[in-house]
Amino acid sequence: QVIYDAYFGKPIKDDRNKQLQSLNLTGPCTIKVEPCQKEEGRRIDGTCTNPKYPSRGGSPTPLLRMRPAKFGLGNTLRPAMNGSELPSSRLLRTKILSDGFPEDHEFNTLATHVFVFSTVDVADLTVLLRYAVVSDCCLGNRPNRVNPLCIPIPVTQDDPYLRRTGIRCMNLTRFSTYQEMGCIPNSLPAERYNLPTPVQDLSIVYGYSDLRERQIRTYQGGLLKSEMKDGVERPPGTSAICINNRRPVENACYEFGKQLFSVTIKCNICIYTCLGDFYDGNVLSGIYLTAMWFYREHNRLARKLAMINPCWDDQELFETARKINIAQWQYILYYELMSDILGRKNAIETGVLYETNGYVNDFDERHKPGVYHEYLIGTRWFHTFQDGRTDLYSRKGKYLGTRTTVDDEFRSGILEVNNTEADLTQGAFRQRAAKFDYTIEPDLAERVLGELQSASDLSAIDIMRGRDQGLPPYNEYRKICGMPVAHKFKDFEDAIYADVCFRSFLSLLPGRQISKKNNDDKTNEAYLENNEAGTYLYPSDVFVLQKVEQLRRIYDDEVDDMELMVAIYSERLLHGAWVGPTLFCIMVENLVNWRKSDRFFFEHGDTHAALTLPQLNEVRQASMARILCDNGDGVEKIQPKAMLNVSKKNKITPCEHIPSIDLQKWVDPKCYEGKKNPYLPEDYWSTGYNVPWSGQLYDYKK
Ligand code: HEM
Repeated sequence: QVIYDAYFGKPIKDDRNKQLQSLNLTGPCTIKVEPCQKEEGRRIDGTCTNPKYPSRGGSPTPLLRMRPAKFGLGNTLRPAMNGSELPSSRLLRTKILSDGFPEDHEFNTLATHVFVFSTVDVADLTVLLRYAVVSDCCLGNRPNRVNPLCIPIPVTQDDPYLRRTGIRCMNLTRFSTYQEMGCIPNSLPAERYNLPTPVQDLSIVYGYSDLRERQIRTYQGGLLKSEMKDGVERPPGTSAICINNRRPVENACYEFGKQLFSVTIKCNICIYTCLGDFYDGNVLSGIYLTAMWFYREHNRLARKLAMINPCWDDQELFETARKINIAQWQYILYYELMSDILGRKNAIETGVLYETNGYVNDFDERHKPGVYHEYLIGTRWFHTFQDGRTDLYSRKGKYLGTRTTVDDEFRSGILEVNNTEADLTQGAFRQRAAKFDYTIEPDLAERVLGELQSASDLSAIDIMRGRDQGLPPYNEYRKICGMPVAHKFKDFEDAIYADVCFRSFLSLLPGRQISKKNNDDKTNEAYLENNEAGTYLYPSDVFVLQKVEQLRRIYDDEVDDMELMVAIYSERLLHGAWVGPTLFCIMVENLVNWRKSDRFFFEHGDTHAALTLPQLNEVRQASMARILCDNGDGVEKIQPKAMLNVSKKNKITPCEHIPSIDLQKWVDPKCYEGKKNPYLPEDYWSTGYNVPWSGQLYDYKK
């Protein structure tokens, strides 16, 4: 076993080890790594994801950066170029995004559930517990400038929504850092301390430590612990984190994989870290539904594999079920969700996706496993895509009612009451998502922490987080993303709407069609496709009137003060994609890195743990529709493209017609020596099913 320094990613030297030991910091600041083996599969704790950087991919791994960090003195938030504080993020938010409810014509709520689940797989939201419940960052309704952990958001007197309330400050605290844990000095740039494994490996389901693995496994038949109630399987409901459960009616709170973080750390500065990270699966309804489906899917796979391969022991069943589950999760994330969000053609051109029925051997040991700071900030853009309401539907598609999303935070106890899980599941694929646009749902914009805070604005927080994580100005990202560096605000107009008055005005004129000639962007195309010309005024259009000019005024004409997140919330959508050019560039960088840095990525064929080619092509049959058919409470029918709205081309179909993975490709001949195997196809031995990769198959390289 080698002890690695968690921050530096190098084996730890004796003197450093002694120093950490004397301060009782070995737990939070180091990662113990068993030597990486050629023959092994993906470890629960994420180590050896890339043997060149054995500790990277473990917990905790520092986030990656596309550009060096920029902080103020002593790691305070970056000041404006003139030395003052950057403008209020609430003021910025209210100038670039308006509150509103437009619905998306393409995606439904399930897409938002799956997306947010993918986020929580790689990032913990422990930071929430620091300010969401109690905080002193707005003492006396004024920003607390004394406590260095506080980064409150000032609210101006003329705030369009809060002016009547008297609220002039919103609570917010900084992320916890390696510095705060005592691992590195403050002379290094502040680095966020992030607990989950930073690759897409379903750590919400399986956890990311051996300790948690031991807690959640039954060690029989490869199964995870579960309980059956009214014929529905769920993880044990004994977690304590569901502070919003309305007891005694709503009692369950699920023991998903994320571990109880129990190392000894400096509890005087952070109770929340001592409490642990076991709650992530219970944070939001989208997360706890999706976690439930993939948790059940593990057990479904393990049971089927046990039937197919009766000689397999618990370990083999567990590992194989986990491998298939993660493989299909990665497939769904890349080939179903990201393909639609980035545009399939765009994603293929940039190496995110491949069109092949062979392996894609693009593992490159030079790539460090990790998630980019810019990705975790930038993909907050999808908060515009999130509806503030979650609808309940019956199995027959009858609308039954609506729940308020923010009031269901930390409240997975709702699932077992009044058939709510089944009704929310139906709602997930029947309810439209909110539109990708410049509006944000009022609940997310004004009260994202529900009853826990009197006012909280998610997009304003998103902008603050860019500062908290030390992101440099937007201009630096324009440069690396192939856009010209701006010298004056007007130069931003190549990516951000300058003045949309013309467009809105035209749409008001009865019978007028907006000219196709002038519509070079997706939003306008969507207008033409989805709205009858002349009947619909898109609320944000009026609002974003002269957006660049608004920004110029707020930033005092200083182009290098303009922030990445503000730009991402303002940029025009890229052709064929649902993100602007800068976020596209960031997402591509991150998604490509995830596949290149992870030797176990499902499409790689050059490791011992790789899927066989027939198995890989089975995984390519996976879909969210199938996951819901197999694991959704009461799902018997669904549209094949489950994350897209029901339409003529995407009709609700009985589950029997939704393709599924044929597990016969996992039949193990050793269970059938000398016996007839009911699962083996007739041509099993002649066609070479189940033959591991020999290095001779199609090796797809760009
Ligand atoms: C499309 C769905 C969503 C996506 C893709 C998404 C994405 C993200 C991302 C990337 C983060 C940053 C995570 C981190 O750095 O640790 C985040 C944070 C957060 N999100 Fe979302 N989110 C979604 C839906 C929601 C919903 C429905 C809510 C609440 C009702 C919500 C509330 C929050 C909160 C409170 C934070 C943390 C704020 C902070 O930094 O203090 N998100 N989200």
